[in-house]
Amino acid sequence: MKLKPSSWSADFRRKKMASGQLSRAEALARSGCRHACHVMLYSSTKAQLFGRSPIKHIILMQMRFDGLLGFPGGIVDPSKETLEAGLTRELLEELGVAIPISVEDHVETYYAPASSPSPSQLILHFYVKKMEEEQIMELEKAAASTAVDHGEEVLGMVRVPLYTTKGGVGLPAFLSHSFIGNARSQLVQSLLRLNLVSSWELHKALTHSLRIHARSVEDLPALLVLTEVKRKPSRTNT
Ligand SMILES: O=c1[nH]cnc2c1ncn2[C@H]1C[C@H](O)[C@@H](COP(=O)(O)OP(=O)(O)O)O1
Repeated sequence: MKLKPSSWSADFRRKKMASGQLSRAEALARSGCRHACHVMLYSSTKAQLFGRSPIKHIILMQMRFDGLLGFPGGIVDPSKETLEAGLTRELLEELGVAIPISVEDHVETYYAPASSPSPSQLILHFYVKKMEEEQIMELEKAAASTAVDHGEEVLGMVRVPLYTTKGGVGLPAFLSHSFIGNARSQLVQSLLRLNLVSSWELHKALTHSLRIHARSVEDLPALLVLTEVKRKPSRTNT
């Protein structure tokens, strides 16, 4: 069936809604929602791993207080500040530098997955900003020295390895970790959109990350047994 132009846009809107995606303006018009803004800061680099393998790009993520990987950012109240001003404020807290973020850096807005434990719907806004390598290095220093959230909400900044080593780790191992919300999908989609890693390499890395993940949890049942044994004597002591 051929759709009329008016029904194309209706069809496009329906598909976007089904994927949980909405425009920045649509999101701001929704009442009773909470908003969170996060940003992928990145730069290109000429640095080489072990002096021979090009690293190509530096992408910053963080190890959060909850042990999950995510992008810097946080909750913003649009009735008090713009989304971008709120994101800049969050960056000052987490990275120690108020990096200016503009509407042009906005990439996508989604409804958070329904499983998020919250009474009000959370809307996630994602931004991407390219910087100079020197600026990224300054940020890493500030994040570990002057940022107020360091050691508490943020345990540390991490760089994303975009290469796969001969042993099959690097990006595949990074992708096998646990991420907050849809941060892993934000990362993978940004790598594709910005052409930082080819779709072929990403496909291989994701396939391998599934195997790494399965292997990395193999020791958990044995560790569980170990802690059960350790727990028993203290129970009998009380
Ligand atoms: O990197 C992220 N990508 C997508 N969603 C994210 C990311 N980090 C957090 N979130 C979601 C899940 C969180 O509950 C909310 C709030 O983010 P957070 O950074 O924890 O906000 P505050 O520091 O508490 O302001 O967004």
